Amino acid sequence: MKLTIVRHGQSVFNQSNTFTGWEDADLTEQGIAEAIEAGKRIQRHGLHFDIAFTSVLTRAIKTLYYILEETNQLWIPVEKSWRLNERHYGALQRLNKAETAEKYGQEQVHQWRRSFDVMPPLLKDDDKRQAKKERRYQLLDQKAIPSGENLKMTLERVTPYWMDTIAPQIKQGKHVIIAAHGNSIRALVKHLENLSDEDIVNVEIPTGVPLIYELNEKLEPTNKYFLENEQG
Ligand SMILES: O=C1c2ccccc2C(=O)c2c1cc(NS(=O)(=O)c1ccccc1O)c(O)c2O
Repeated sequence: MKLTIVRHGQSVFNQSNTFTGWEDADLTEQGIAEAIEAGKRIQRHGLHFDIAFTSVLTRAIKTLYYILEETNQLWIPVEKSWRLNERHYGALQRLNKAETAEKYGQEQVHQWRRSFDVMPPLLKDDDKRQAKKERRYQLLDQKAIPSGENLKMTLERVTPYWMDTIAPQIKQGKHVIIAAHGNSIRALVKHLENLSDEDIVNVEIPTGVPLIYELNEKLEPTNKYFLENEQG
């Protein structure tokens, strides 16, 4: 059984090296082009899907829809969940590289950068960046809405979604595509490949390149490859 995973293309915040997290940045023209190219590669590879999963953030949703349009599959069911959202970067959201270093110092940035369980500074309840205020998350248990996450917390809220919602669909024989974010995909890769906390911090997921896993009946990977650009 093949599983397709795609990290969304470049967003307007990526372009300015700004922490995005749960901020709802749109794709840039380049990000759209990456999504369309991913769709073309999937089409050339002859992959088809029965169901799609994505986050509730525009950049991942649009990446998925550009791929579904390119592969004439806009008709398939799509499930969106906050659990596939990017890691929540707390009060770092909307800060760029220079502002972060200036505000918190290079030493602190360096410590955060490769840590698994160190928290970023949290958003205060009255901060305008607080997700709790958005209609998008209104129906959720407000305690589940983070004001910042370490990588461990992101993994812990993505993995149950895989176990309870995505894996059963694959076991029923459905071909699945997941369009998500760097850290939510890391959670899936860590679980699928049974990687350690140390290993996963160093795994980088390229944007816009379809990652294909071939899974056995126990959903263990028997093969893994990226749909790179075919020459010619
Ligand atoms: O500061 C962080 C950081 C802080 C808190 C939690 C996680 C991270 C984190 O994961 C991270 C960071 C910086 C950089 N590189 S950077 O210092 O060049 C940088 C800083 C600010 C914005 C974007 C940048 O590219 C990274 O590549 C990261 O993966």
